[in-house]
Amino acid sequence: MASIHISSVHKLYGSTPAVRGIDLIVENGSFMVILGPSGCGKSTLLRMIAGLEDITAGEISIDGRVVNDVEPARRGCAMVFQNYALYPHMTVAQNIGYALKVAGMPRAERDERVRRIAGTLGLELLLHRKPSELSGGQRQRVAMGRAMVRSPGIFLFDEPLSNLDAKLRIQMRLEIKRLHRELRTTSVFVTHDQVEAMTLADKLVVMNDGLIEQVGSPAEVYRRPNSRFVANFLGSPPMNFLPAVIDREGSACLADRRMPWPQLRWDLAEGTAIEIAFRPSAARPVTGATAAGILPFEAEMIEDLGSEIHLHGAVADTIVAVALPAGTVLPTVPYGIAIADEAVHAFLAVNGSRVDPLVIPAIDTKTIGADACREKSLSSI
Ligand SMILES: Nc1ncnc2c1ncn2[C@@H]1O[C@H](COP(=O)(O)OP(=O)(O)OP(=O)(O)O)[C@@H](O)[C@H]1O
Repeated sequence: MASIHISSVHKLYGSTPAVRGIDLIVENGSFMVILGPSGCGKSTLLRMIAGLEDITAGEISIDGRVVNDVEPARRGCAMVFQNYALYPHMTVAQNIGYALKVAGMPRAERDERVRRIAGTLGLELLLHRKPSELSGGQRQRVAMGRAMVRSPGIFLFDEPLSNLDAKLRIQMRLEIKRLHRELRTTSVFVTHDQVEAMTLADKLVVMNDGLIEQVGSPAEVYRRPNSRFVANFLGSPPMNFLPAVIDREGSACLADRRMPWPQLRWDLAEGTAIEIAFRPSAARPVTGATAAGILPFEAEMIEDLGSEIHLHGAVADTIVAVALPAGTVLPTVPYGIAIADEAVHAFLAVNGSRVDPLVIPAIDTKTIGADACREKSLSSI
């Protein structure tokens, strides 16, 4: 096991910045997931830790030793790639044991180590096969075995599951989680799949445009996104955003001049443009649209996904989505949607940063876990 310290790291490709100043600590034995859209710089960051890319500025240390100029093989990292990168002419056993052979380990000891790792990964019966005779999941397991064989201090995973079909992805994800529980090897896992990120991470890092937007436990990041970008990126259907303006009392006034949450006050100047946001799963249909916390809503489309129901409709000219538990019976009379104070988020229109109300309502944790882990809906984006 080893810790990684990343300070003020920048990467330029020619004059194009890919990573624009990252500070991050990966603690010993932790599983950190870096999540972000395509092109945000997450693979570049991982490759700089591995030593496969030079660092333009800043410093990366592993276990207290600056490794900027240390060659990849001497950093104690093993990397698992998206495309497996297996040697096609070698058997599974040879692929897994190759690094030990190169290191000069005697045959008997090597075979014993390969057998043990193959056992951990359920590959015992496939040791004599070539990669072309394996399924995608089996190949990925061999790639894992090859990374594990030298007992590295750090595992680096670059979207290792993205070539697998949905079912295998889940299986391999659980396997990686089980392996991490057993081995406790410090791991950094790059993905753009939020289900993978939410389920694997001890600590989640959301990146955007070469910068870190937020670091925290998956639940923290999901519950309290600190920017509009993170709020919009995590969750499916995505969060709903309603344009609003701060009134004289500090309350949020929507485009239709309603102030549904009179108890929520922000310490912002009158006229400040904000966006009020809420998760689709935080809204509940209610009849009678006059009480506090209730918005007028008219469903334009209803999607029954089996596991839940999605309503799409408009609130004050903005399209919003509502996610309801399967079997919810919708009112037969006109209805609104209720959003509790504690489910309301707000972001400054000018830069998307989070602004909390003066009194922060308690968060209802019951709704969070269920929503964050709702596999089917999350994986659909
Ligand atoms: N070798 C390279 N030469 C020039 N530009 C590069 C190179 N590698 C990456 N980039 C650019 O750097 C930026 C970050 O790329 P990177 O591969 O790190 O993103 P990513 O978040 O991992 O994306 P993806 O999920 O699509 O792999 C992108 O704009 C990309 O085009």
